[in-house]
Amino acid sequence: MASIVGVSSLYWSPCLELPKRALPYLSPSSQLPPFCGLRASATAMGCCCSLHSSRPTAAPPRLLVPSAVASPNSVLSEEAFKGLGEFSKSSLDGEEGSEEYYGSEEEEAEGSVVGSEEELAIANLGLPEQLVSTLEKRGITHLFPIQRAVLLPALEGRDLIARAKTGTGKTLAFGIPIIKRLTEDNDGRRISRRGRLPRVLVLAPTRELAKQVEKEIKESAPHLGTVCVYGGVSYNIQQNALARGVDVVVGTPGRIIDLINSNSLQLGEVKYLVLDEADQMLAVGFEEDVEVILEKLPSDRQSMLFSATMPGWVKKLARRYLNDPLTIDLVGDQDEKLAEGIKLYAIPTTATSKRTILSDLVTVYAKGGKTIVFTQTKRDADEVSMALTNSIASEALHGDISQHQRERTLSGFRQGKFTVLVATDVAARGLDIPNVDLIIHYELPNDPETFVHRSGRTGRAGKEGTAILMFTSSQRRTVRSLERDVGCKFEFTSSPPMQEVLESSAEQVVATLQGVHPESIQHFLPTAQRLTEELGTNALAAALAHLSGFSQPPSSRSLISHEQGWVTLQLTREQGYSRGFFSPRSVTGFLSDVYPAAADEVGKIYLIADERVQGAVFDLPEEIAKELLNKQLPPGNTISKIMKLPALQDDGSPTDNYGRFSNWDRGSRGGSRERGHRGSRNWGGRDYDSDDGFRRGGRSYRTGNSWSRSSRGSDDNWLISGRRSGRPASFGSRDRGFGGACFNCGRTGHRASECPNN
Ligand SMILES: Nc1ncnc2c1ncn2[C@@H]1O[C@H](COP(=O)(O)OP(=O)(O)OP(=O)(O)O)[C@@H](O)[C@H]1O
Repeated sequence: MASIVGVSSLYWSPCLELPKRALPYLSPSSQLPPFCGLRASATAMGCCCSLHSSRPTAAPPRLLVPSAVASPNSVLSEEAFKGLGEFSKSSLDGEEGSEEYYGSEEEEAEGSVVGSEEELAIANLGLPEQLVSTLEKRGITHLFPIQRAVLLPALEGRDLIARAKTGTGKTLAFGIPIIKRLTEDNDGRRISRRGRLPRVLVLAPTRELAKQVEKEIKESAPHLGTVCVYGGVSYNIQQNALARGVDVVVGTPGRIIDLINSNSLQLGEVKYLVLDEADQMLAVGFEEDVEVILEKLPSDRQSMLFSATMPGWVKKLARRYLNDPLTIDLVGDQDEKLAEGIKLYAIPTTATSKRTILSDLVTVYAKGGKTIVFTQTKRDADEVSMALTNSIASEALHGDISQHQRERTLSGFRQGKFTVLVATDVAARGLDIPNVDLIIHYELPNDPETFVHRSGRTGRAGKEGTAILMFTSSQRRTVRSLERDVGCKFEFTSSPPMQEVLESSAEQVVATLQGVHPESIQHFLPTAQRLTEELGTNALAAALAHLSGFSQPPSSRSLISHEQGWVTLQLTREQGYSRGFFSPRSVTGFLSDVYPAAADEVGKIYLIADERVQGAVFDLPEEIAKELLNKQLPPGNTISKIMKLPALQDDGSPTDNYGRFSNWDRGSRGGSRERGHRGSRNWGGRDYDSDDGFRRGGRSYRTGNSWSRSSRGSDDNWLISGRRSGRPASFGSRDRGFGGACFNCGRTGHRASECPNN
């Protein structure tokens, strides 16, 4: 352990690690488990907080404050932490009823419990001036909840296990206390002694994350020497940087081991260890390397472990390598695990329609801002990016792309040189790209945790964002499971109608036009005036259409399959005119009577979900649909072209595909909380991307599980009835439980061949 601690006159309770005022934004929780340090739900940034200490509660509670606190230069502002003593004392004295008291609801409403702006102000915390000033320059003036929760115990020298939602500032949560301690050890001076050995080691699972963490520390503390080491690039630069002397080393485990083995990196003076995204180390196969490194560290050190989940290996690490760690959990088991401010949509698609819909989604939901599209495979990332590039500037990011190119791609995306990044899950973890407006899950993630991390690339640092999940009909239940596991709610909607796409495109063009330099405009003014005289507003409309990429009129598109050249029609029948049971079969029968060509060509047919309405929607080729709309219909029947799908009867597969999460710790459902062993995740065949390219060379590792795989190619479950491609209605679901409607009687659960009415 790091040498903590002078003991101040204040009190510390192991059961109450931080007082109510030391935890800004936190409100009381009625259910405090025994020995739980603290459990409260946050009223800002959507946090739930619990702190657990494994220390026994018998010892008289005392507040441990680092010795640094006692010195006038480094003291944490008494003002900022003024609640510490009051709270602990009152708890101990039994005031307000019990130790678990955190203030009444009235107090909370008045804001007296949640901490004031002033208390959170970084300038008031007695942090080194350089640090306050560099943070301020970066717009960081107040602590976020995880930073506030970690600060004090970290300064006390406690080993920590911490968990907070994505984008809530975990890097500075460990960065601020470490920078404070290093700066004070240097007496605030820049030390540039050649050959000095690192005092801080931060381990990150991917190169991108390592670089990002190092950048954040470097920008916050330019007076400290920081070096980032990772694979895929030459050793020389990293070795030279280490030889010059360094305070903080951030890196991926593989390269760190190589540097240790070549004697370029010596860990004998490491006082602070940070394991960032510890569970991801396991997921990318770094567990052995991490343990090798930890064995080489001095035992007299402070360790902080950040992890979204606690699989067995991480627990084992904590037991073996952390000293009496304090757990700070700002997520909790029950709460929504996504940061607030992320609006979630779920949009039904089919394998064939995905790409068409994708660019519409980007146009309508990102409105010209930054989007990250997540695919499962490297090949999909390449292909989707390529297909998008016709209409929207986009680039792919995955493990097969060279490190230099990946860096160029990320930097181009950060700078807004292109607006859509199509990535495999390597980009999901930890990457902090400012102002990403939209996340699209082009394919369902492998597990809820990946969903949280992918989605968490937007809505960062308290901002708003949107995440869209594209799913096929057979994945509907998995989407519901995802809602349960993540504690979130999707708004189920259909892909945007063409009119909305056109309007959004036009708006984006208008925004671009506003950026045109006035001098350039002057050059075009005479032509514009002439055109306006000749064509009126049509001239401007033509320019907007062209710039929006719609020089040709948009071709019609099915609302069901999204295929071009198809339209979706709705048939409704008044109750009194019913010819018996209304089913997909009766729709084809009806079409045969009215216009046989329509019955021959009809695509997918869905019954409308509203029980008060006898109706169905179906797809037809555009020309046939035009003809049909001109036909005389029997009384009581109406056919119209629709722009938006009504709610449709769910024909989803009756099998619950929750097994797809079988490797995922499903806590609330009582399953094992540990991931399955590696062998169970081994797929052959497809180029599912893991962080392989992000790790030390050699090992090949594939992610994925039966969840995504079993759902692949099952889009035919959409099909209730149809003759396109000459297939019977049940074609796609032959090997699974039949979820569609019987072609004969219209009831669900059996095929026409098994129909009892036959
Ligand atoms: N106190 C603060 N005030 C304003 N911005 C902050 C503050 N702390 C951190 N940030 C910014 O918030 C963003 C997210 O921080 P960070 O990347 O550390 O989040 P994270 O919790 O590690 O996210 P993830 O779980 O996705 O890795 C960064 O751009 C960071 O500079």
